Amino acid sequence: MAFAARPRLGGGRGRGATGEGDLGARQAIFPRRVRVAAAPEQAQVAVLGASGYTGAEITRLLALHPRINVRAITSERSAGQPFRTTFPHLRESFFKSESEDATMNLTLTKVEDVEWDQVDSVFCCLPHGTTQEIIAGLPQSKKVVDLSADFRLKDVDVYAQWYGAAHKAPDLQREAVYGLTEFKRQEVASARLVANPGCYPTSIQLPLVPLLDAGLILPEDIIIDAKSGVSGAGRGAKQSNLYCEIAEGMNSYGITSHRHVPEVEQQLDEVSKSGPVRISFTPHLMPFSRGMQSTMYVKMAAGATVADLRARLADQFQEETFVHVLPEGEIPHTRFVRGSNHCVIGVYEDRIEGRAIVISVIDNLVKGASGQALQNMNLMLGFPEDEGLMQIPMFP
Ligand SMILES: NC(=O)C1=CN([C@@H]2O[C@H](COP(=O)(O)OP(=O)(O)OC[C@H]3O[C@@H](n4cnc5c(N)ncnc54)[C@H](OP(=O)(O)O)[C@@H]3O)[C@@H](O)[C@H]2O)C=CC1
Ligand SMILES: CC(=O)N[C@@H](CCC(=O)OP(=O)(O)O)C(=O)O
Repeated sequence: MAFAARPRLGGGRGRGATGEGDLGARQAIFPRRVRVAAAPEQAQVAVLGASGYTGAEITRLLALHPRINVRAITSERSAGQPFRTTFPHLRESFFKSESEDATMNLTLTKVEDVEWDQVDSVFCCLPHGTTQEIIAGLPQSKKVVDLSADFRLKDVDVYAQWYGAAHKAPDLQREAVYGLTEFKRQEVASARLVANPGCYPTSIQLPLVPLLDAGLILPEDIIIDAKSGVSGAGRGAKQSNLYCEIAEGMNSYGITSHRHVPEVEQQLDEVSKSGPVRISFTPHLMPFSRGMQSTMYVKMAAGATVADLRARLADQFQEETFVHVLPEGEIPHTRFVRGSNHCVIGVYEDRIEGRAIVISVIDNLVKGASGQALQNMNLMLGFPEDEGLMQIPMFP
């Protein structure tokens, strides 16, 4: 057996590595170091849907990954073309292995033309609804991280209610592990199929899971006002995503009906100490290409203070590479995480007694999608969890 260590920490960051012997009670619930089967030297992956935003982002991250080689990339509409025709910022010559590993393949193909014997793992970056049958048709031996919503909901009836169709692969739906990495390392490391969380659910759950788990906030009456960059809607051209429709304005959508509501409630219910979680959730489309903020208004449990909430989160994430809790008075900005796998969280006292405001920011395409997918795949393959993911946020 080999260990997939929790993220390696850069020198001088002052956070010691966590050994098995110092796992406290909290870490026993959300372990930071997991045991996995012996890791391969190198992994060969396919990126299904590489011509979309999340597929492109995965491929960008993999360009410099020391142990993962991109062996197949797919598109329906651009099959047969070199990747740089679709994404000129991802030229073959930028890929680390291209000079060393002539087997790297950066020509787009259709999904049905992927040579599966050359691939051991798959990132599936396809629209939800199209994904179930494609994953069900893959050879059983492949490890899969699915970025769509198709395998996130555990209850088939809830899935049918929110997605408007019966699930086409219910056995796989039951098998899939929900991959909010910081809380699911053990399960992810031994999974064959990981359902990568949605971007809004990631930004919401990272702060709320520890607070509910500790009983510091009440499960009812949680109000979430969330904002996303336009890339969250994917590359498919819709009129509502055109520059003229988005620039110099903002709009809410999915009021009371957004499909991330059941996903968030399902996962928060798992840790709630005092009954089912109920959220009011309103997402907004913002005039920037990437970035996401969730502002959460919560009721504190009797006797709890804002300082308790902040201390709980700081304690939860102090050993984590990708989740950061700001000191009192500092306020997150989407620019603090742009282009990176980081999440930054702030906690504030509301002027209404007994309430607190929790803010979290992520890059929807990285921690909200492709970065977290790579974090999960690293664990599944037994590689260091942060490999290929240490990009510092871009500014300006
Ligand atoms: N964008 C985001 O911030 C996030 C997205 N997600 C989820 O990730 C998944 C991908 O999203 P995103 O990258 O934004 O989407 P895009 O619309 O940008 O890309 C979709 C990709 O899927 C391909 N595709 C479309 N239909 C089919 C089909 N029937 N068969 C095979 N391939 C197909 C497209 O190929 P082509 O058009 O070239 O034919 C394209 O490569 C979605 O399920 C989304 O909900 C999750 C978290 C965040
Ligand atoms: C701006 C925008 O439209 N965002 C998408 C969410 C993107 C995402 O996370 O969707 P998945 O659940 O499919 O992963 C939406 O609101 O539907």
